[in-house]
Amino acid sequence: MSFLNKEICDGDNPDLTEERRTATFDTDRMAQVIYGSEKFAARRRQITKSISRIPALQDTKPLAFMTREEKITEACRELDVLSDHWEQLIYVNDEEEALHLHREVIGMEGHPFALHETMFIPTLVSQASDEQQEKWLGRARKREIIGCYAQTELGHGSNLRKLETTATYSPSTQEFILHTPTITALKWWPGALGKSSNYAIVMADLVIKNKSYGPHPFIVQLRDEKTHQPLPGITVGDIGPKMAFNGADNGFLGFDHFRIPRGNLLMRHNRVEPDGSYLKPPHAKIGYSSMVKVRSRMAMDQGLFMAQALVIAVRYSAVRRQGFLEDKSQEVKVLDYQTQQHRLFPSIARVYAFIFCGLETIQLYEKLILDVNKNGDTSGMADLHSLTSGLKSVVTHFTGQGIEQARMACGGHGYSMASYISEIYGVAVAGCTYEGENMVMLLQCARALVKAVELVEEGHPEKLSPMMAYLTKPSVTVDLTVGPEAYVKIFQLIAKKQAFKATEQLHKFMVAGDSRDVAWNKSAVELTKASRLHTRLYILKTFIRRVESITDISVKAALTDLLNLHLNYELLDVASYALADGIMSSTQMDFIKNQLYSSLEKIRPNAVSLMDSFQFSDLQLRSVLGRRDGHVYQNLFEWAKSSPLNQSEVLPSVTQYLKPMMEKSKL
Ligand SMILES: CC/C=C\C/C=C\C/C=C\C/C=C\C/C=C\C/C=C\C=C\C(=O)SCCNC(=O)CCNC(=O)[C@H](O)C(C)(C)COP(=O)(O)OP(=O)(O)OC[C@H]1O[C@@H](n2cnc3c(N)ncnc32)[C@H](O)[C@@H]1OP(=O)(O)O
Ligand SMILES: Cc1cc2nc3c(=O)[nH]c(=O)nc-3n(C[C@H](O)[C@H](O)[C@H](O)COP(=O)(O)OP(=O)(O)OC[C@H]3O[C@@H](n4cnc5c(N)ncnc54)[C@H](O)[C@@H]3O)c2cc1C
Repeated sequence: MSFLNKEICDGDNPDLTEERRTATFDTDRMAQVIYGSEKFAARRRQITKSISRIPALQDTKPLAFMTREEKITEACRELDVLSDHWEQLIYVNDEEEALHLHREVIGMEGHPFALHETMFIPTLVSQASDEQQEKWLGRARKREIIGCYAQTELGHGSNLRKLETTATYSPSTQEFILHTPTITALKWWPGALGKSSNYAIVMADLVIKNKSYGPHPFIVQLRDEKTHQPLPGITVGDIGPKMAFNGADNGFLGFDHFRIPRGNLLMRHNRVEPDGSYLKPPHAKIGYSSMVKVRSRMAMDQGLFMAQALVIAVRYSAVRRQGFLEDKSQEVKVLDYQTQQHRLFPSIARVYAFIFCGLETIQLYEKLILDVNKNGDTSGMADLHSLTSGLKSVVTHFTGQGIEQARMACGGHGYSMASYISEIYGVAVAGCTYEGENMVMLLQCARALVKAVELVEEGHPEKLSPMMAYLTKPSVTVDLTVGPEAYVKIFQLIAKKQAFKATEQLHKFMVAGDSRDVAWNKSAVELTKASRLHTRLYILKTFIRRVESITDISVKAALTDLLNLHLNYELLDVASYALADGIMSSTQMDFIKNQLYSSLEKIRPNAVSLMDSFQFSDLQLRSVLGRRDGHVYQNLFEWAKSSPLNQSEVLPSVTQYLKPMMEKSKL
């Protein structure tokens, strides 16, 4: 019997039904807040319903029992089925709907179009000229070609200025010659590069008349469109299994003096003329915009990863009974333990906080691209870069922590792949590395912070961007009982103090004779702390802004409880800074703790519905433990029975080795 078979259960687990009955708000209304609009929340449900009517998308073998090859083949089969139903399932070219469709049907372990949608097409949109878009964008959108984003090399990832792959211009033939001069110059890691893509955006050092102009994006055909064989001069393949993402063929790529036409340098913002003269872009880092796009999405995407783990852990905790409280006649739901609530609820609050932040940063990126493409206005780039650099680092770090706590909250069953939490963890923590290693990105955020502190110190506070304005706030005594704004004030003081301290340390080393780079490195830990506080302050403020804007009274009340938990938890988490600097007293600390514990109690009746509101289908969750029906034990038993090891009673390993060994021992 399939583990997805509904008939093994007669209705939902009564414990979960009871939880759903006690909720104080409507989950459809909450979904509107989570997904940013009534329209998109409704579309998601509609798409989920349409998917459930397509039999070829339902009866999948559990991913945990598949090899890598099977996972890749299965993802491609699903893509094929989807492409037959694409226009009936979603609005064509709607990026959010396409993402939802892929997340639900194919899941998170990767697929050939993941980078095509998230980086290849966006790079064409932001970097290709109108003429180039005419040539490639339509074909990419129709999926006539599959593309990826090939930037990282075996020996170079974080430091883009040292990429070794060269694109040398030949004026006589009007071609660029792509070359991989050493083994460390091999492209290494790009998703979907190894076996699936036939095109790539390749980031290579542009060289004209022996002068290097730094990394630039080129569109490069890698494989023959008919045979899918690599073109002569190209070496390409899969880099092997990874901690997770094993449905993706992350790849390597080398060029042997491989020639591409001049028109393959993406030329929306810069140009190489036939004679080799170079027209520079309006902003030096405009070629990095696809990374900024993905980073701007990461608060949302990571929030959704953590949400999946928490749906599983919270539902399971409402079904799992262990030990007793007052009533000794029945074991208690583990969700009633304060420790379990403390383990899970702050992460629920972070999920909501990250998602609200993500909704904002996605819009900020869209606005930036409009400004750049329509008006050539690059003035928003620096702020968005520093914001998204800090944000991607903070959200990925806390998402990893939250998912791991969710796993432990499920006890032994959390450790089974039936929970799927280990896979979610593996996928989510890749985000600490991709799109910029977290420490490297925190230090990018710190550059902006230090500059802002220097402006204040030089007497130019009026030049600060609104995000940095708190750096001018004077120290005040704060009464925490007045509400969220008081928490913001304390957080601002803590973040401001750390930004000034880190900058002071940097300056001190420089005054003592260190170069800025050396002084920077000696202050780096303090600088990253400043970046984290700055970013957490931003997240906190977005959460408050979003909750204030909600009109549905019951949804607002439930989210206010969550916001209060977040405020108290965050402040407690950074209390050591506040105590050290005398910003907070120990009496205030006790107040915060008590508020925190009382928030846990308030959230308890809504916990399951706060997670149900994400409206993940069982297909998307891929978790035996977290299914909506809550029939955990029956489902686990069915899943275990479907293990390949259980398809025969006596395994070859027994007949071949164990049995003869035992026989020998009898002699
Ligand atoms: C993708 C997933 C999304 C959605 C998923 C949805 C569903 C999931 C389902 C399936 C998913 C399946 C698969 C996806 C799987 C995996 C992940 C996918 C993709 C991953 C892709 C990648 O990782 S691509 C490679 C990313 N690489 C990096 O990020 C490299 C990091 N390094 C850099 O960015 C740069 O080297 C640097 C910024 C660190 C430094 O650059 P450099 O040129 O050296 O500049 P500096 O000298 O340090 O700074 C000079 C000034 O320039 C400013 N600056 C730098 N960058 C920018 C920028 N982008 N914009 C604006 N300004 C910038 C910098 O701040 C300095 O300014 P100053 O004023 O201080 O001088
Ligand atoms: C799942 C996954 C998917 C990926 N997909 C793609 C893709 O599609 N396309 C693509 O081009 N790439 C991709 N990558 C590569 C990814 O972008 C890089 O791995 C990432 O940018 C980090 O670079 P690195 O591996 O060189 O790390 P390194 O820079 O070597 O980092 C190693 C350590 O050095 C530290 N470090 C490095 N520089 C500094 C510094 N200046 N200051 C302080 N500390 C520093 C880091 O903090 C880290 O602790 C992917 C990676 C993964 C894991």
